[in-house]
Amino acid sequence: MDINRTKIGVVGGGSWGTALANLLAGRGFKIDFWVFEEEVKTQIETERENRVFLAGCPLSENLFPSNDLKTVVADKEMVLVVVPSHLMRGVTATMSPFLSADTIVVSASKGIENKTHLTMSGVLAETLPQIPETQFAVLSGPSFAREVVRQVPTVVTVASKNRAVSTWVQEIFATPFFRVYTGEDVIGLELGGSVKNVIAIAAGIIDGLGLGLNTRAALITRGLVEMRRLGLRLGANPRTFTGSAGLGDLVLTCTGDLSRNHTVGRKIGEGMTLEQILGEMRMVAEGVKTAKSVYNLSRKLGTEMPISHEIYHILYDNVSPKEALHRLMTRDLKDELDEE
Ligand SMILES: NC(=O)C1=CN([C@@H]2O[C@H](COP(=O)(O)OP(=O)(O)OC[C@H]3O[C@@H](n4cnc5c(N)ncnc54)[C@H](O)[C@@H]3O)[C@@H](O)[C@H]2O)C=CC1
Ligand SMILES: O=C(CO)COP(=O)(O)O
Repeated sequence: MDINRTKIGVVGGGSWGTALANLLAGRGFKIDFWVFEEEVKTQIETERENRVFLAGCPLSENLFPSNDLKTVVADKEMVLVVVPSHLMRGVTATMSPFLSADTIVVSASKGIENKTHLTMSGVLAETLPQIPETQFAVLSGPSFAREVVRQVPTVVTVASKNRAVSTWVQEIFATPFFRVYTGEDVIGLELGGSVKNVIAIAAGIIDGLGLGLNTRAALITRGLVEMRRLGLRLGANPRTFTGSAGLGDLVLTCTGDLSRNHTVGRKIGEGMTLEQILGEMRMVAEGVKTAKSVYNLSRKLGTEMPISHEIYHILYDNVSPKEALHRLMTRDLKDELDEE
């Protein structure tokens, strides 16, 4: 791979898109970078900072921000998309006519679409029909944007149905501080990264209620069971859920204050309403929307996901966190390994 010649576009100038674009730019790639807001484009051009979504982090000179999708995605070997999951369909449908059929498309977004219950690779398959699914890859794992920009040692996984694609993408991203594993389980990786956001809201609620470390450990343990159950039902490899995009990301966001999902949960536990919390946020907490998808999808499939269901009821049915917790703790007693 020739760093001077490999043409890469990054679509999405939120905190994660900016951190990943900056990582690649720091490796020497010249990155065409689509950002939605004009103010973000101007800030990056003139101040080398994205003050809206990643304030205080100096950015590489190799980042070329633009508000024009065509410029960013046309004639590229790789396009990385990192937009919030509910915007994925609209943004990728808009860029579709400009994308050539041999481009490798990587998604680093986490979430399950509300209407279709598709993960992001499923949305890409619908909006980019000219691109074979074997050219899609997904990147996921425990990785707060702010820590990646600080070059804190981080491990993630890139999965593609085509081993040659995941290996190529691995080489594109890997640095001594950003270690990338490959995998083939695209759906497992995406479900891990999506369900963990719902469980992270629950972890925040536990902290907001002032509960203890026993409760958090219980949540991580049983949250992992739910994630794995849904994954098994949808054809994922169960081993994926003890990997970086499963247990790894679950632990990170259930314990890390930097998590937006955790923060939303904490504020709910402290008594704020969802409307108040979202009204104050310009960033996305994917678990809020994913909770709806997980609730409806798991009911349709008949998959037991009691914690995720209670989070849905807290967010959308005005159930109090204390009542939800009581219901969880007083469910029918059962065998621990009685899972599938
Ligand atoms: N921030 C992080 O540390 C990590 C985030 N992710 C995932 O990356 C994805 C993107 O999230 P972030 O980069 O954190 O975003 P963010 O929450 O920092 O920013 C929101 C993004 O939405 C964009 N946006 C708002 N309205 C828009 C519109 N109408 N059309 C197009 N774009 C619009 C903004 O430009 C901005 O890029 C999410 O799925 C998230 O779960 C994954 C790993 C780490
Ligand atoms: O997915 C993330 C880290 O891996 C970021 O989590 P939050 O979206 O909750 O901040």
